[in-house]
Amino acid sequence: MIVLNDIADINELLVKRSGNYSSRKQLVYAGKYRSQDKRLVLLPYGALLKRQRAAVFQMLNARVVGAYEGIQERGAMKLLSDILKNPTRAYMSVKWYVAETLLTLVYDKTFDNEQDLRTLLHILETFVQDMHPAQHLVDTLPILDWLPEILAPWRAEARKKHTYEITFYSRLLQEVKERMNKGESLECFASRLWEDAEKNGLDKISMAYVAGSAFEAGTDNTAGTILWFLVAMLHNPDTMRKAQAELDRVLGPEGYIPPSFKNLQDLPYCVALVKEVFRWMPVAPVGSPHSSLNDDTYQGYRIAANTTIVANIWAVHHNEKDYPDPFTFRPERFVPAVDSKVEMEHLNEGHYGFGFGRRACPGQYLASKSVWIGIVHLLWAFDISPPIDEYGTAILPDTTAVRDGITAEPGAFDVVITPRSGARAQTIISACG
Ligand code: HEM
Repeated sequence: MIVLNDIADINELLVKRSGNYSSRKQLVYAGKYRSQDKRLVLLPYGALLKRQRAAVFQMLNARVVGAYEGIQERGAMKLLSDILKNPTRAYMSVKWYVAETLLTLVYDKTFDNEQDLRTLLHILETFVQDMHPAQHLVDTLPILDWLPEILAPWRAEARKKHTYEITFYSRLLQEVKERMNKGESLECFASRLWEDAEKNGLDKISMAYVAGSAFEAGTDNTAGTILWFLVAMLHNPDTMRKAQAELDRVLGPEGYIPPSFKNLQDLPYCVALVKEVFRWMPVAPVGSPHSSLNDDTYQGYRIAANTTIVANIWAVHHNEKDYPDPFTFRPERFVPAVDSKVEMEHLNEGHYGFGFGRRACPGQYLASKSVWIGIVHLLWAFDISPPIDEYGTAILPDTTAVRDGITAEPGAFDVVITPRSGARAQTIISACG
């Protein structure tokens, strides 16, 4: 295994030579049996990967994600309403916001049926566990895959999980097809997948996984980033106030007009703040390991075929040379020159949280917009502060504590969230009931 800590090496190998460094090591349990070699995130480099990524790209590239802004704005408003009703359950409200927004985007559906959310989260949770290379012995010793069925009960277990999830994902996809057949006009990934089915050349299982993958790959990462934003605000109240002052200048101090995407160009500090969250605490600190296809040489070293390459995003983001004082949360490092125009795409520039080359996150434009609109809504509506102990001292979260799992979410923390004004609370209630 090679771990790359320097952006110049990452750019040379994973970006410039991406034809050779864009595969994934096969996971026997999660890839071969549980996903029947059809789940995008685990696919080796080849024709199926290219077809699946092309299908996702059509639905998620920087130009088309504009169509989803209404859904994202309504989702962000609902996030505020949930927190207003249950201020102590911010963690769950953030998770719910991300999961429901993605479900609407992917299947044009909300979680009226709570069972669907539970099933989706269950699939996600068990898949994340199965993806861990140390979870199943066969992924450390692939020779165990030669054992007969009777000595390898894990194989039947993995196939059972496949049947469970593919039945579920296929039902969600099929429901969209039936609504289209009835003449409903839908604007979601699944309807686009059906419309482009022939052009995409994907079978039904691949289509079901492509749609499901968007939900799987997007939920924890997006939610984790917003949770780190809350942690950043607890430690940096001056930064919070500076962003709120910018919002008030643009939207008026009264609190009757919530932010929207059309305000982005007038909110450069809020854009810089979101970029700094991506940099300060990348939720995928080592991305997803890439694997090489052929032997190669680099700076006098031989890199054999099938070598695992890890891009250490954390090290790149905390390199003193590129980001002075890297452990300090300081949006100012990303504030553009006064006369330069801020664009949506800037959210994804200047940091590397979405990975590299031909495996870079295909959901990044949607993700950064969900994070941005969620964060500016929270800043517009609420003051975010730490609880105070009996001696009057603020109880601040430990920024080195991280939850277990592939996504680096902050460890459990308490936060006090209060409306900035009665008018803001009223605006939220009027919008969401
Ligand atoms: C803040 C949120 C997100 C972050 C930080 C993030 C980050 C990443 C990273 C680091 C990778 C691995 C890249 C590599 O291998 O070099 C990845 C892969 C992926 N992401 Fe995201 N992601 C986010 C949200 C999303 C969303 C919302 C979607 C879909 C709607 C999505 C879909 C995917 C898919 C399908 C892959 C696998 C790509 C492949 O293996 O070719 N992600 N993401």
